Amino acid sequence: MAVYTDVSDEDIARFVAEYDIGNVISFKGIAEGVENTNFLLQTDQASFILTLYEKRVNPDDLPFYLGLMDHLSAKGLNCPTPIHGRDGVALRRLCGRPAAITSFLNGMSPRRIMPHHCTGLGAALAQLHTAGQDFEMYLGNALSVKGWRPLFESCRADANGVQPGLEKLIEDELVFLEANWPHQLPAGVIHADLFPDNVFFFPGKDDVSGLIDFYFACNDLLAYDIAICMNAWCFEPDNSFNVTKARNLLSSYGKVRALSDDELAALPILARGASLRFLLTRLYDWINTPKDALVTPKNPREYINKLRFHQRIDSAGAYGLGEE
Ligand SMILES: Nc1ncnc2c1ncn2[C@@H]1O[C@H](COP(=O)(O)OP(=O)(O)O)[C@@H](O)[C@H]1O
Ligand SMILES: N[C@@H](CCOP(=O)(O)O)C(=O)O
Repeated sequence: MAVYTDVSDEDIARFVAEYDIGNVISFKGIAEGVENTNFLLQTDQASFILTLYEKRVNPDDLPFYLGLMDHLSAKGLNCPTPIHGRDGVALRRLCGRPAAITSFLNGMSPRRIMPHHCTGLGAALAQLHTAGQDFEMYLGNALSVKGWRPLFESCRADANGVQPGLEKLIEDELVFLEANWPHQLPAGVIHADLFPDNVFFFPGKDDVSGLIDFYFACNDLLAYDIAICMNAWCFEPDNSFNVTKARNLLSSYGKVRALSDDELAALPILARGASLRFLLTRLYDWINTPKDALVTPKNPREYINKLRFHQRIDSAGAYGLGEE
C-alpha cells in the first residue's frame, strides 16, 4: 500500500480548480507503487493520476522528470503527460508535498511475462532512447557506478546477516566494476527502472501501450537501460535465464536503434552493474524498512542470483544474439 499522504475532498477540489480539467467525480488512492502517493482522479472530462512526491524523490529533480514526460509525450511516446494548470505550471504543492497531475494511461502491466512482451519492450525502450536524444535538461544517475560504494558502506555491516558471504561478494564486485566500467558508450536519457510494473500492454497485443514511472530517469549509458530490462524481464521465477526473452528484447531494440559492437561487448558487465544496483537498493531497503511499514521491501536475494549468472558470461552471445 503506498498512500503516505492523506488528501481530503476539500483539498482535492481546491487543487483541481487550478486546472482546466473539469470537476472531480471520484478520487481514490492507488495501492500499487512504493515511492510516492498516487491517486486515481476522475473528472467529468477524463481520468488522471495525481502524484504527491514523497521523501525519496529529490524535489530539485522534479522539473527534469516532468520536463522529460512533456518532451517524450510531444514526440509521440505513450507516457504520462503532465497537466499544466491555467497558469502554465505543472509542478505544484498539495498537503505540504510537491504534487502534479498527469494523464491516465490505459493498459495493464503483464502478470506473467511471455517472450512477446520482451519484443514489445525492446522496441519501446529504443523509441524512448531515440526520443530522448534531444531533451535539453541533464540529470546524472545518482545510482550508477559512483553511487554504489556509498550505498554499500551504509549497509555492509548487515549484509552477511541477509546471506552469508554477501559482504565479500559485493566488495569484490564493486572493485571489478569500478575498474572496468565502460564509460565511453553512447549515452542519453534512460528510464532506469523499466520493470514490468512500469510497462503497460493491451490484452492480446504485442506492442507496449504505455510506459510509466519516470522518477528514476536520468542521463546514463543507453545500453545500461537494456541491461536493467534484461534482468527485470528475462529471468524466470526459478532464477533461470530465458534466452528467448533476451533475444526478443535485444533484436527488437536493435531494429529501432542499432547497437554498436562496443555496446554489445559491454552487455555482460552492464548486466553485472545493473544486478549490483538493484541488489544494493533492495539490500538497503531490506535492512532499513521498519517492520510496520506500509510497503513490503523487495527481496535482494533475487539479484544475488542474477549477479552470479552474469559473472559467468563472457560475451553477449549468451544473451541469444547471433541465434535464429
Ligand atoms: N499515468 C498512469 N496511468 C495509469 N496508471 C498509473 C499511472 N501512473 C501510475 N499508475 C498506477 O499507479 C501505480 C503506482 O505508480 P508508480 O509510478 O509505479 O508509483 P511509485 O513510483 O510509487 O512506485 C502503478 O502501478 C499504476 O497502477
Ligand atoms: N524496481 C525496483 C523498485 C522500484 O519500484 P517502482 O514501484 O518504483 O517501480 C526494484 O524492483 O527493486
